[in-house]
Amino acid sequence: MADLSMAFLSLLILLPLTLLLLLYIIVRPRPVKIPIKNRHVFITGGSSGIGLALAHRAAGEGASVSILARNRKKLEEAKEAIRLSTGVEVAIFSADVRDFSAVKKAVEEAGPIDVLVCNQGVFMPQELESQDLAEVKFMIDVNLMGTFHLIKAALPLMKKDRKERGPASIAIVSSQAGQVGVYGYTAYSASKFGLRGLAEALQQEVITDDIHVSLIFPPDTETPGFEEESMKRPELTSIIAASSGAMKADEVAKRSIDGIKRGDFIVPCNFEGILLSIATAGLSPQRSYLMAFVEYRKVALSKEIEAVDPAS
Ligand SMILES: NC(=O)C1=CN([C@@H]2O[C@H](COP(=O)(O)OP(=O)(O)OC[C@H]3O[C@@H](n4cnc5c(N)ncnc54)[C@H](OP(=O)(O)O)[C@@H]3O)[C@@H](O)[C@H]2O)C=CC1
Ligand SMILES: CCCCCCCCCCCCCCCC(=O)[C@@H](N)CO
Repeated sequence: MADLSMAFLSLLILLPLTLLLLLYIIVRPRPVKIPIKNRHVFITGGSSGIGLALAHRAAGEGASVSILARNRKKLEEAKEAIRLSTGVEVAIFSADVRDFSAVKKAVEEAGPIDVLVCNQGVFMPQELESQDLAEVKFMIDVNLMGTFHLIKAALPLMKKDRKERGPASIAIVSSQAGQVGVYGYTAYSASKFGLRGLAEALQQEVITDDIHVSLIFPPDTETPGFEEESMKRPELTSIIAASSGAMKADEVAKRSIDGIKRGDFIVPCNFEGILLSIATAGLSPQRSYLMAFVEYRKVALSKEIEAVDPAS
């Protein structure tokens, strides 16, 4: 009888301890893996909101920064603002991410990239039934296809001389609406969920090149784009989104850059984002299958090497 209650007691203590330990293993801080200082950070949508905050922060940390967006005037203004606050001269590129040749030209002109941040995005919340298909396509084209264009254009140059240049990052700005589907965001959520599939598969492809993919999941964030959006957002969309609160663009930028530097695959920006990551199995499973995949690639690579040079 006493034995039984002892066993029960120790279970009562051990179980929470084990859970805490597990939680710690998942969320513990890891050492910096991908430095930003003195490296080339290329940020799309860098003329406004989250992208602009990212550019400020990266410049402030001593990176050499390039920003890309469509509107040249807004780019010039961003360049001037960053120069005033950090003294850093950012390079600006006017291009539409929907135009692959324009993206390729900008990326080649900018020179080899160490950290590519695909942040450009458009959002037009509306119930699918009343939303124009042209708007659906617009969101998919800018948010999803635009990111494909960027990565396709930048990857060859990013891989080049990677060993000498150190680890690189491809960061993709999704949204908490890319972790859970949200009322009023059928098209937008679809575009952001698409980025996750792209990111998970891409990470497996580029891991042996020491390129680390990060997926960033901000909640509502105070930006010019968001201000415009909130005026026409369905009420239910706003109510659901409000359950995760709203952040300042600079806070989101800080979380993002910290996540990028740690080489984290999943980068939540607030507490709700961490909960969502766990609820949608977005933290540990990726890591474990990724590890398996890395081992597989190592074996495959070593076999290739043996095939060429059996002595090694
Ligand atoms: N604000 C929020 O509540 C949240 C935002 N996000 C995501 O964060 C990212 C940034 O959002 P936010 O800062 O609010 O947006 P803003 O509307 O404030 O800024 C968007 C930026 O993207 C650029 N951009 C838009 N379309 C294109 C295009 N076709 N080609 C090139 N550049 C383009 C814009 O410049 P220009 O118009 O001159 O091209 C601008 O620099 C987006 O991906 C968004 O989905 C995620 C969660 C929450
Ligand atoms: C189990 C844990 C539950 C935690 C509660 C979280 C509830 C879901 C909140 C979804 C918020 C979606 C914000 C989209 C922001 C965005 O992308 C637009 N502003 C466009 O820019």
